[in-house]
Amino acid sequence: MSNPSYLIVGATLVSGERTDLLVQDARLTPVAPNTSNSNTAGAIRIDAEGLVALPGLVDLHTHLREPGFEQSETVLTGSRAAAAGGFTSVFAMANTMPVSDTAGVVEQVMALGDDAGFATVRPIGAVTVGLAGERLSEIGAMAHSRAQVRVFSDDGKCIHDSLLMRRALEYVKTFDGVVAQHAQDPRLTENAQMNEGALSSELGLKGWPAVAEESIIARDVLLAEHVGARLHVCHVSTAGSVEVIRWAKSRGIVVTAEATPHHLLLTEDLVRSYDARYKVNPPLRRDEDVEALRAGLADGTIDIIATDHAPHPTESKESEWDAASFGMVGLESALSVAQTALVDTGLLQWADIARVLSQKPAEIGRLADHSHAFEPGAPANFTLYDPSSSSTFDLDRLAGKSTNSPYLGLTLPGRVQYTFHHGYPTVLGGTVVDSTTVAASAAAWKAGRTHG
Ligand SMILES: NC(=O)N[C@@H](CC(=O)O)C(=O)O
Ligand SMILES: [Zn+2]
Ligand SMILES: [Zn+2]
Repeated sequence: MSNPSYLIVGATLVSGERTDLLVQDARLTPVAPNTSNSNTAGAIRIDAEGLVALPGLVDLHTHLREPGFEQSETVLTGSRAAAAGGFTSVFAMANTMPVSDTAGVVEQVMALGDDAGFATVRPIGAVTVGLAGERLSEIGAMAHSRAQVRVFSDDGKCIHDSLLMRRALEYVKTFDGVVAQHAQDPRLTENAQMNEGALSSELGLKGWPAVAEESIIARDVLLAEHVGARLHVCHVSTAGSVEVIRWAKSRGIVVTAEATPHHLLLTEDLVRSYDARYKVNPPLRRDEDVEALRAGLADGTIDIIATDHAPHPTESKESEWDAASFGMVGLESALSVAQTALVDTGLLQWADIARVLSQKPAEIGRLADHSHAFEPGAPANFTLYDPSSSSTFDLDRLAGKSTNSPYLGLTLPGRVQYTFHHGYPTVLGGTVVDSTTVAASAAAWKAGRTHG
């Protein structure tokens, strides 16, 4: 059984050009508007008037929580949240239980993603055994497993030991992998609760100083230069970090960096509410930092936007600030936040959004079979987004298991109307397709790929 064909009518590409798109056998073909032929005849028609066609978004930094923390998220619910946000690929962070530090666990995560079918799930491997920061994990075994891991990270924890960081960079270099660092000096941030500054003193919360991030990034870019390996910096949050990365790039160091939607929009002032939905690692910073991150994205110092989607159960967010967990969900809101922070402010165009949320993250993660161009025969992974609408971001926009979104109740622009993964819909008319249907479509796609 193969999946049905679709004819998307009147979509607008990021270039501003209008086109129809024929989706057939998991591939897409742009067709000139109003040309019907024998191929388009049996296709299901979708009216895409006013919708921007973006290549399937790629998130280099997602916490799917499975195995081990299924009360917060599973591979299925997290990839469903991804689809709701216009994503067709996600890289799953390794801080699961057991930790994704062996070939067995990464292959399990990948297989769960394949079966669910909402998005391509590429596991990230832990750099150190159990994220303990003491000895290197089976990096080679994960790289050469069926999951073909290319991104390695101890995210949640910083690889603090300089020698281990050096060895990790040397190791991933042998297969063109990358180390994604969570830059946080542990000694400078013991018990830290929010950005360090006047506000943390006023609120009586222990501060997380900018230098704790910047000093690790400075060390790591020098190590990356020394080794000649690829370094990626997770969730850059301070103006000083942008400066360090700009300097490193000007020196020819091969470093890439991400900013999260929340660090591009929100500031530490929200902590005044003591609402733990705003508690995140690294913490929300100052206006100047938000400005510097936006400018860094605009000039290419920051390469990509990555969500750091970090689901947590309600209990762990309803406790008092000090006891609450760090992290916020971000997949479903990413495009709307990017629009409000970057497009509506005139800093980025839709073509730039396609670059920072699809092309570049796919390149950094060495995602196979990815195309960000709408060219004949490209894999049919794309999303159709309505930038002209504006609405209250409420619970029905969330498609994952957890509701720790900082945007609930805010008015945000835009809405994902359709997402296609491997040529079948995961979001149709603004509604996420049910899991059983998506799993069946994924199975049909897989069968077509093996036999067709
Ligand atoms: N960002 C967070 O605040 N939390 C992440 C870990 C991380 O990304 O460092 C989590 O796993 O919950
Ligand atoms: Zn992190
Ligand atoms: Zn993270």
